[in-house]
Amino acid sequence: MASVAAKSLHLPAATAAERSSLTPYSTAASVSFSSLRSQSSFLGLRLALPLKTPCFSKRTEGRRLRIEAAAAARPTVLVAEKLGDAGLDLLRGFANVDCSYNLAPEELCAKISLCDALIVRSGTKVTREVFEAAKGRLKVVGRAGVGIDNVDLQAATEHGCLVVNAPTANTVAAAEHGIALLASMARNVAQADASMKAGKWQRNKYVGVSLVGKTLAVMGFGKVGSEVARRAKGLGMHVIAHDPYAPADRARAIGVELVSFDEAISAADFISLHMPLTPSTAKLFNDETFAKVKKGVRIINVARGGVIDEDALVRALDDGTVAQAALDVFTVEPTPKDSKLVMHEKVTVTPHLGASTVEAQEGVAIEIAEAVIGALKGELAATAVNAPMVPAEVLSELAPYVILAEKLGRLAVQLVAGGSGVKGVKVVYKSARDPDDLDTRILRAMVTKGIIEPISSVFVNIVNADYTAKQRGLRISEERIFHDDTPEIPLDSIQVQLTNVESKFASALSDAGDIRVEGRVKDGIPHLTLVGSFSVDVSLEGNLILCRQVDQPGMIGHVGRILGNQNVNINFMSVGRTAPRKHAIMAIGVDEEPDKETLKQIGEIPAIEEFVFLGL
Ligand SMILES: NC(=O)C1=CN([C@@H]2O[C@H](COP(=O)(O)OP(=O)(O)OC[C@H]3O[C@@H](n4cnc5c(N)ncnc54)[C@H](O)[C@@H]3O)[C@@H](O)[C@H]2O)C=CC1
Ligand SMILES: O=C(O)C(=O)COP(=O)(O)O
Repeated sequence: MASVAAKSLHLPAATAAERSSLTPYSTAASVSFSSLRSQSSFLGLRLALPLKTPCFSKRTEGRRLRIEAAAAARPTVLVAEKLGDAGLDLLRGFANVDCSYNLAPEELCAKISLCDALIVRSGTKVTREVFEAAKGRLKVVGRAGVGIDNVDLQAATEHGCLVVNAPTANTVAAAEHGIALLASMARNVAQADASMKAGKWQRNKYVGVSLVGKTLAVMGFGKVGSEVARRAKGLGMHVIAHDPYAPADRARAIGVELVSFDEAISAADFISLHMPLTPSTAKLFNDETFAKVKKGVRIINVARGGVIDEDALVRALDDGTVAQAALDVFTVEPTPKDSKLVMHEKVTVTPHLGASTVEAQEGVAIEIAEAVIGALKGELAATAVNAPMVPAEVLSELAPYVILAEKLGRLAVQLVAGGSGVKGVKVVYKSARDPDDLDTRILRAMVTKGIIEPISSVFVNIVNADYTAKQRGLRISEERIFHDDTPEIPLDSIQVQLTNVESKFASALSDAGDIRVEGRVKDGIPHLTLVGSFSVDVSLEGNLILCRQVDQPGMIGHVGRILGNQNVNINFMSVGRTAPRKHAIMAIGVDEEPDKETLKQIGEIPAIEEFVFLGL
């Protein structure tokens, strides 16, 4: 038997109480399962915010305090570009809303550390500097529209900031604008209008081209592209499309043939652009591309200016390769005063008006307000751009497993002996579900959160979990084990293994030498069911004391008495043993954190070989 002197007392690096005084985030340990979806655990939000003190007279002091208390519990949302009233009303019902339009980059950076959410359209660059200036307070950026190329997504992810957009409400507006540009370009509407207003009557100069029977190539067959295609078919055009990722059956349903990039641009009389601006689409239309188009092609762009090399387009217009262009979007917006493209006589321009209809702006405002409010409440948004999109029903089913996953990570890492450094993590899910039926990204993120947070000052959430793990050189692998006993529940168990580490609680090591903890959800409550190779059963609430002892009568009473004397309430106790009267592991769930003297007394019980206190 190990002597008392050989036993060491292990406390977590920082207690839960210490940690919560250090962190501006709530930890999932303080989040009850039943309230999980309305809690801020996924994004680690803190909704109690500082408030400027307004001036009130003494008589209104009580009211002022009540108003302050209510306002202080509300998050602050900075709306940096014009947003529809319906969206603003929704936001005001939930948050303090600061509408400050046309902020210079420095002004935005100065304000942002006072804001929990930022809402922008395409006119605001949300750069890395903005996320850095936010000092951890900014939890969500809402893009009131589709394109998120003005938001530095990498920086957002690194800072654990969720980015949501409003992907559907302006689709029709953008498609209608594309058709408006197509038709007005073909009939020189803008040029003829300007000419008449200059006092001229030039009927011969503005002879147009017909649309019927012409081939339109839709580049990017997503939401806007397919609506443009539908409308162009109604105008009697022959529509083809290029989109490497679009399903062929969707194209077939609209009567559109999907073709290769080169086929599309060489066959088209009109080319309409509808792909996002990404590193692979930037300047996709360049000198080389224009060399392959049908001479005299007409180009419409309501997607993003950066998809076209604008200098190359000017050259193609000058030499007649491109007959006309109609552009709503530009590489630099607002466009420089001397832009050759804007001033070109063969070019029709609008100042990024694709989404600017009354209807679309109301729709977008509501869509983004709902997404931002949901995110501030800690729900996973369906339109998250930099985090897994988990449908609400899946989320509610996974909720207790989310807590279990974090607690297992938190437990496992506290069992590591100082200095051994965690590198390899394996998460094993036992489930009766098909792999396609069980999205484990959120569980993996929560295991990561549980492992990293107790040993660092980094705050991990669903947005930055994978990134943070990678940064810290943590290799997380996942394994699925099919277990057909319980098809009605998503998971039978989750096991977390830390490979190639030493443990300060040797009994937590499996036969393979890994720290191993496993848990299950029972009646909605996460339970610890395995430590190393010992089966236990203790609900993962409060804190945990694990002891290995020589199995003998009276041990439970002995430990219980020491804790009871110090007024530490035991909420759960379980003993797992290898064989009667050999070794046993006692897992004791305690509501309070015992002081060091109490833990020392437990350690001094002769039959106890090793023990560890773990904060959950
Ligand atoms: N001018 C304006 O005011 C507006 C502009 N937009 C822009 O329109 C574009 C499309 O928006 P949505 O249709 O809502 O997006 P979406 O995501 O539904 O569709 C984009 C499509 O482009 C495809 N794509 C990606 N890379 C491609 C490539 N290399 N070649 C061909 N296709 C490619 C994707 O597979 C996807 O089907 C975006 O850039 C968006 O920002 C959207 C709304 C308003
Ligand atoms: O939704 C988009 O992608 C748009 O380009 C619309 O931009 P806006 O919101 O009008 O600045």
